[in-house]
Amino acid sequence: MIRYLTAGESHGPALVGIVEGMPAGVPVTAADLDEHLSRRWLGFGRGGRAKIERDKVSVLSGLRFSHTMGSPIALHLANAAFEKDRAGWPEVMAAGGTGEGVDGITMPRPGHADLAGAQKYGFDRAPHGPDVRPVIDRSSARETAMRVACCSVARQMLRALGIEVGSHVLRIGEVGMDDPGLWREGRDALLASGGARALYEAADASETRMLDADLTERTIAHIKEAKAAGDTLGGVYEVIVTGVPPGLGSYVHWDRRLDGRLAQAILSIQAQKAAEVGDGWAAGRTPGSEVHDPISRDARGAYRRESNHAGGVEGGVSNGMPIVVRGAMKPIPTLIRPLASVDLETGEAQPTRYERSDVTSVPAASTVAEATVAWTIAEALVERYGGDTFEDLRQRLDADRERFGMERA
Ligand SMILES: Cc1cc2nc3c(=O)[nH]c(=O)nc-3n(C[C@H](O)[C@H](O)[C@H](O)COP(=O)(O)O)c2cc1C
Ligand SMILES: C=C(O[C@@H]1CC(C(=O)O)=C[C@@H](OP(=O)(O)O)[C@H]1O)C(=O)O
Repeated sequence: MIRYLTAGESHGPALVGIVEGMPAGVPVTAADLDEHLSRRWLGFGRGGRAKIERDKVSVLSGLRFSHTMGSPIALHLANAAFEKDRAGWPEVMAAGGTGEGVDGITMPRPGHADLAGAQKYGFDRAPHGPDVRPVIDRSSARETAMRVACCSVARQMLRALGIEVGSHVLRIGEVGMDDPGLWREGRDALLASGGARALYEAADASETRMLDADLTERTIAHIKEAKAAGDTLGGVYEVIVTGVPPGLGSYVHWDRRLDGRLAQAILSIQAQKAAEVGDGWAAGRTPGSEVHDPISRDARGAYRRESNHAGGVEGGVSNGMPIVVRGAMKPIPTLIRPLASVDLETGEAQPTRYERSDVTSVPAASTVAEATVAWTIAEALVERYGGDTFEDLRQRLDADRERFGMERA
């Protein structure tokens, strides 16, 4: 079993993470994790925080000579905002003291965790409130930085086994594509040339992580318009995993189904409100003859599919085709244009106040989703092939690949 935990507040001193259960001998360096941390800052539409943070992870334990040792991997990521930012004044987020003289934030934002979180943990009333700051600080997607770092350890293991994860953005607000027929050919050409790594590298070249230059331009204009109107935007993206062998996950219990676990990987990320595997929602309005992927056998006796409407999962089990998962993100809840709310201090109706915020974070969310999907695949892989050492795991996977007529890593 592999698992990870993160801790840390957005405007506190740092984020920390522990990754546990990785086999010994996986090649990984801090620079590998930093690559994905800097990709998480990609994308037009991010706010002022992007100018402050320069995420570089410190590895405190668990690696030796650029390989895992089987022991817990402890990671540390400083929040530059703690020192450099109004919101992150050390005295505001101090672990000790009484908090006397620190103003509370008492206007909950609709769509953020502020009110529900304050009600849950009692920050809507004395003695610890009203002040939604503790909710803001832990519910914030700042946490996804450490999540990306932790999941990228697993992602490096997948890479060493020839399994790549990539993503691209399909829609931001009103600009985008809904019919997979519009991007399938371009995407599949990239996957054929260099797996899902080629897909994410191509997407990274666009300011909105889209594969189409014209769409990128129109989307940037749309984001600018939304910003000028004091509004925010959500969107849709697609995550693909290539090189996955058949047999990950299972149909025997609800919680072992790979498709259910992939949906959780998406919905576990802040502001993600829908996930679909393969054709997803479209499968609900299409006849079976056009949805199910016919089975054939090639000259080597390996089973093949000409189409992949299933998104690489049948019966909760990977079937050897690329895994395809899409996620939908809601618009950012902090808007320049005020929304109706109620002051927790006075009980009076008040419009929300704006500080600083992203206009859209869909490109960033797509890179976080790569990370969480990578983790889910790695978890299912370790379940199937086990092993305390990377080499044992690799040999067992290669034996399966041989059996299924797949290329070895
Ligand atoms: C990468 C990323 C960046 C985000 N940036 C902001 C932001 O700048 N301002 C904001 O209000 N919400 C932002 N969010 C969304 C909130 O974190 C999210 O809406 C909030 O935690 C409430 O959770 P929920 O939307 O899942 O209900 C961001 C989310 C992600 C994934
Ligand atoms: C810090 C990050 O994203 C933050 C997520 C976030 C939220 O409410 O989720 C709010 C913003 O934080 P701040 O209020 O400090 O500007 C984003 O910048 C990050 O992605 O590393």
